[in-house]
Amino acid sequence: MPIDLSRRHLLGGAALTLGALATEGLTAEANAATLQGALPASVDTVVIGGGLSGLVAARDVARAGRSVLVVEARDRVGGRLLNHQLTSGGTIEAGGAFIGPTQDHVAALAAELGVATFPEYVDGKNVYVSKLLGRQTYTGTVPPDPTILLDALLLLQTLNSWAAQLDVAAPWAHPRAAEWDATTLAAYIRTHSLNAAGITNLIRCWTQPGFGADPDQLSLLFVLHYIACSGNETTPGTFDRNADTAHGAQERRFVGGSQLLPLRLASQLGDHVALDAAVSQVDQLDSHAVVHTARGRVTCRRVIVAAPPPLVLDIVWNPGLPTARRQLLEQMRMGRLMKCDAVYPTPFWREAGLSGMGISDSGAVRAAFDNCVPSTGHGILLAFVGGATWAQYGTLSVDARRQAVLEGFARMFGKQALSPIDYTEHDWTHERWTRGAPVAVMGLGTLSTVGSSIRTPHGRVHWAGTETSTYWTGYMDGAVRAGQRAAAEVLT
Ligand SMILES: Cc1cc2nc3c(=O)[nH]c(=O)nc-3n(C[C@H](O)[C@H](O)[C@H](O)COP(=O)(O)OP(=O)(O)OC[C@H]3O[C@@H](n4cnc5c(N)ncnc54)[C@H](O)[C@@H]3O)c2cc1C
Repeated sequence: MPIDLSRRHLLGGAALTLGALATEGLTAEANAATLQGALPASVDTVVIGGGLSGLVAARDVARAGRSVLVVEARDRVGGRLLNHQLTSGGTIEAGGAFIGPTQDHVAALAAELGVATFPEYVDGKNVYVSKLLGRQTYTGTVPPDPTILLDALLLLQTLNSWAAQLDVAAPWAHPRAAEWDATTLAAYIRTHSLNAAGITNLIRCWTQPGFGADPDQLSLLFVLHYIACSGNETTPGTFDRNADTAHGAQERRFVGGSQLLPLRLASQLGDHVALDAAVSQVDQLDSHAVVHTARGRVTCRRVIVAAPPPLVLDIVWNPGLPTARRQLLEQMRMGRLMKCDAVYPTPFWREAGLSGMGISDSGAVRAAFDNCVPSTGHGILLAFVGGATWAQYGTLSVDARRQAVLEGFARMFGKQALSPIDYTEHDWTHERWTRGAPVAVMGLGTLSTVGSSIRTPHGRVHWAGTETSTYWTGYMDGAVRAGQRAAAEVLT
């Protein structure tokens, strides 16, 4: 039977009255609204995964008058979006947080759901810490390090000009796709730079937070595609838009935290979301599919998969996934990333004329951001600890890592950074249903050989999730776009 989830119903009172509640209240309310009893025997579409992408897909299917059920493995929605309530007050994000220009799809969703944004603090100078040159302040994208400046400018120019040649929907079709996919970003830098070690180390400040990986783990073609995706249909992607704060992907944040988006979507979908319903098997038969979950089986006409790529391989597929699809998933690995936040009585760096943005060529804090929230006067510094830096510091005891992170902040912003009033961290490699962050990355020879299967339906099964998006793949915007595209496939 079709479910009554008209646009009017979806935009009804629940979302509006929930607006003023904090995340914890909203989470409890969203969870309480989800399906509590037995799963329905059959629906039109089952969506596997209640992250942003799956929830958007489900909403679009429901709006078209089709019955839908989101089956989510965790006891919460949001996947890689997770708000964290600081004991010192205020809400920060343990997962995805920033939004920027050309991310129109997530921006439109946020506006519709009544989730406002605020600009990331950018006044003042950024800080660059180098073992050779010590501490310097700067503005712009590239730090003023004469040992890498020329290499950096040439590299960024090359990456931008090659990325501009790619079709974001078919990067494998470029005449040089195989060549670019046969080399890593690190190998390219090694043979095209004066100070290869210096520039490789510097660009880690971008790859470790952005991919949870290092230049030697990333295919050049994959990186070029990621840059090409950092735009929209009318504005080509560029490195700067991906990496920058002002005018870039880190330009704004959500008031109340990004998890408000999935929580409000889940509140609207109500009992069309089932939590604690990990999917273990999908059978496709002539006339229908059967999805096996931890809460029982559901028969459906179509399935949308919105789980992170490596998690899809944990599901038993009858019939099995096509070879290209399986190989693609086997070669897509989640990055290694954690976020560490330290809270101070005030944002003391601002008084010193600093933006709170910093990069370093060593230590636990390779990239730092001002992570203050408007609702408190506290200062909050955020460190991304990813890739090889995660391997070094993510495996230490919490106390040892906390000390290393605070020392990293202190090298950038001064000794006051050593005395926070609160400290918190979240390691995504420990998350059973994500297994790493922020995105699944591709190494050598994947995108050019099996990449073209990324959106190809498998019978009744359609693919969503941010990794399947053509623009802003790996980001919230990509998750929304992919959910919308998969829903449109099912509906047609
Ligand atoms: C630390 C970090 C920082 C980030 N920073 C940013 C940022 O600043 N800006 C930005 O735009 N993006 C950022 N991202 C990326 C962004 O969060 C993701 O692109 C987006 O949230 C992905 O949404 P999704 O729905 O595609 O996948 P997910 O959020 O991963 O959702 C997938 C869902 O599937 C569920 N699932 C998995 N397996 C099964 C199964 N077998 N059965 C049922 N359910 C299953 C999972 O539990 C999960 O809820 C960041 C991510 C992290 C982790």
